[in-house]
Amino acid sequence: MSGREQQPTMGKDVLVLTWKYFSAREEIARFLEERGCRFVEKEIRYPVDEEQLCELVRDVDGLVVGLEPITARVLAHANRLKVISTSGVGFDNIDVAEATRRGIVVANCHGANEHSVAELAFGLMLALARGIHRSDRLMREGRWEPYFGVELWGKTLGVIGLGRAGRAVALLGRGFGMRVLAHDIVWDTTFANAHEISYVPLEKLLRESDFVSLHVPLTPDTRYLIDERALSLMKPTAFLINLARGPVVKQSALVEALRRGQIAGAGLDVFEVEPIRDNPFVEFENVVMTPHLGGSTEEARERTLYLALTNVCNVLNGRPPHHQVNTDVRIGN
Ligand SMILES: NC(=O)C1=CN([C@@H]2O[C@H](COP(=O)(O)OP(=O)(O)OC[C@H]3O[C@@H](n4cnc5c(N)ncnc54)[C@H](O)[C@@H]3O)[C@@H](O)[C@H]2O)C=CC1
Ligand SMILES: O=CC(=O)O
Repeated sequence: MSGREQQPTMGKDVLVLTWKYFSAREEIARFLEERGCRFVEKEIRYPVDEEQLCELVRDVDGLVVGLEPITARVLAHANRLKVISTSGVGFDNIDVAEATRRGIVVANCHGANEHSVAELAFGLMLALARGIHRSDRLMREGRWEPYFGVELWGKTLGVIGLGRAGRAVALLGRGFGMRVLAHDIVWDTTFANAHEISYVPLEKLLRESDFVSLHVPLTPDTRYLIDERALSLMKPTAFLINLARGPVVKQSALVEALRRGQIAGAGLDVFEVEPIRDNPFVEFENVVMTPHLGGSTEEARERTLYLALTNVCNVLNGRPPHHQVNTDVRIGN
């Protein structure tokens, strides 16, 4: 995005940081205008660091963010900010406590991308189970070599975090003929009973699952949920799938577990530091990686674009957003 016209500094100015919406700038401007808001054009250099964010958030009323770090320091520079919306579900990049202290509403796009996430989770599971990624690479080298994989049918799928994405994964698992175990801090027994899904303690899930799929938010409780001990409980034939957030898995412990053959492989969409540098997983044939693509489909992009802009416009017009994270902040102050 190139910096050009200077926008008026008063009024309901909305800055959209999310790179995935660049091609929709005209549509965004129209959507905002119809709701009494203005699309602010500022020069943005990616990846956006804290320093640049401190400048970018000045004199804006609404903000749509991707994974940019909205820290206490950034919020201290946000002299007019009333609402921040994520362009996805996770909001671990935002200092919600500080936003709340400052009376800034934080909203997200809950329910907009779980099917995209679930389908990619199965993409990674199937690639690992059948060696699709290896075979593709070998054939590009002119080699024709059989690979004996395993079926998903009849296997046990362990879903950690049976929220929107976790449920979508669980339902696909049932469709593949899998036994599904779940672990969550909140139980929805009506859903679980209706689909023959069993809630179990984390330890049992890790011991019994052939595929462990992570769908928890990143919180102090879930940081390093999968560490050396958790990995040691998994079967040597089991695969770990992470489409939640990188730090839910202790990366060094996973690398060590893969080196020792403690688990059969991993499907990773998210990493402790993104973009990943000096990627330690390239040495493993039994790891399939994608660059944080869980919610990256045309359909999810459309839904999140609409919901993120609705979140911001609603709050700036004194109405509740699609989904408010810090419900203790009153709207319309
Ligand atoms: N890879 C990607 O592109 C994407 C990643 N995500 C990540 O996936 C996470 C989950 O997304 P949704 O399912 O849509 O959110 P959700 O809020 O519907 O589900 C999260 C579930 O995790 C459970 N949970 C929270 N803390 C827990 C804990 N300590 N132990 C066990 N369960 C716990 C909650 O009770 C809830 O059922 C997001 O927070 C985000 O970080 C979401 C969308 C796309
Ligand atoms: O990572 C994406 C999200 O929606 O959260």
